Amino acid sequence: MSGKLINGKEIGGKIRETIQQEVNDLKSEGITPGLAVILVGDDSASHTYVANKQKACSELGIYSRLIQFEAEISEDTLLSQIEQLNTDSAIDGILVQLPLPKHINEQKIIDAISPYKDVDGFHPINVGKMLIGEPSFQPCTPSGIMKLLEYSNVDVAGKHAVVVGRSNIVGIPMGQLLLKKDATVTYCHSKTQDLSAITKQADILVVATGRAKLIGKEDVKDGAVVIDVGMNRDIHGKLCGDVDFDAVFEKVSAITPVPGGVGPMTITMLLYNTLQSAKKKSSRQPLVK
Ligand SMILES: NC(=O)C1=CN([C@@H]2O[C@H](COP(=O)(O)OP(=O)(O)OC[C@H]3O[C@@H](n4cnc5c(N)ncnc54)[C@H](OP(=O)(O)O)[C@@H]3O)[C@@H](O)[C@H]2O)C=CC1
Ligand SMILES: Nc1nc(=O)c2c([nH]1)NC[C@@H]1CN(c3ccc(C(=O)N[C@@H](CCC(=O)O)C(=O)O)cc3)C=[N+]21
Ligand SMILES: [Mg+2]
Repeated sequence: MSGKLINGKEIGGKIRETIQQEVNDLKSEGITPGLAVILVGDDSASHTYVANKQKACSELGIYSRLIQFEAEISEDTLLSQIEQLNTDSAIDGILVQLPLPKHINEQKIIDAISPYKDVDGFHPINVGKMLIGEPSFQPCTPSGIMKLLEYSNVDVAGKHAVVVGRSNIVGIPMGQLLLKKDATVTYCHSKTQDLSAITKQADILVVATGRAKLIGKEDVKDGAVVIDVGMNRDIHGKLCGDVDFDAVFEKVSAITPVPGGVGPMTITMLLYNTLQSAKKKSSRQPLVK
């Protein structure tokens, strides 16, 4: 490992170079990978993330189409838009930026996305395939974290991995990917009693709660590897994670910063999944890695 800081921008950049090469190869065969991003409403964080995704696509020559709707859009309109994209041959990946407004049933929307174009890996078919170890689109944040661990030479097998958070998009699949790599996995969540007693046992600690500085120095073991998924704004409007970075830095063996840690990897894996989908354009078979 080169230093304590796990640099997601740098590792993501290396992976993007190999994706770039493959995009170029595909394009010389006349195939341009395409991503459609649906953005509903005017949440400013969502706009930032979506802008980052668009920029990353354009840097690699991946076609991207941003489809924006007002927050008041009906579920039916959204569903018919997705139907259109499912059969649009210019589009290999469909991403509906979450969260959606309260009047829209998120699961119903996710279920409507073709599993062959579900580059987020959120469709029940892909979730199920991931759980039983069949090829599928893997969710970008957890698979990006697995890449961070791999590139940082962190051995996962046999280690105690503690995942704080159990959302469908981060916590749950994170634990499953770690389990597949032979970690011993513990999930924690808001009902966990004595969180600190458990996080202190972690060799690898992944925190995805959306609670700024939830994890402090007293909550981590000496030499632990800490992955901070949180994206929060502090009182000054500055981005910060779920981990008190400055407080734990001395104690850990490796840690991701916010920004520049997990976030860029999420986008890298989205590009990766879109490329994989484009490669299968003719047959539209779901696949993985
Ligand atoms: N960098 C990136 O690429 C990404 C970053 N994020 C960020 O990661 C964070 C988590 O996202 P997401 O999973 O979607 O969030 P959710 O709000 O869907 O889930 C949060 C999880 O954290 C748990 N939790 C909340 N408070 C506590 C607490 N005090 N102690 C222990 N567990 C707690 C909740 O428990 P319970 O289930 O009991 O409610 C829940 O399981 C957010 O800051 C989000 O912005 C998300 C996706 C990608
Ligand atoms: N369908 C769907 N798929 C998602 O993948 C998805 C989503 N909905 N909803 C919201 C979360 C959050 N998410 C992030 C992506 C990139 C950064 C990112 O680029 N972060 C930069 C900084 C960003 C900034 O400057 O604000 C970094 O950490 O360095 C962060 C968060 C994807 N999500
Ligand atoms: Mg504390």
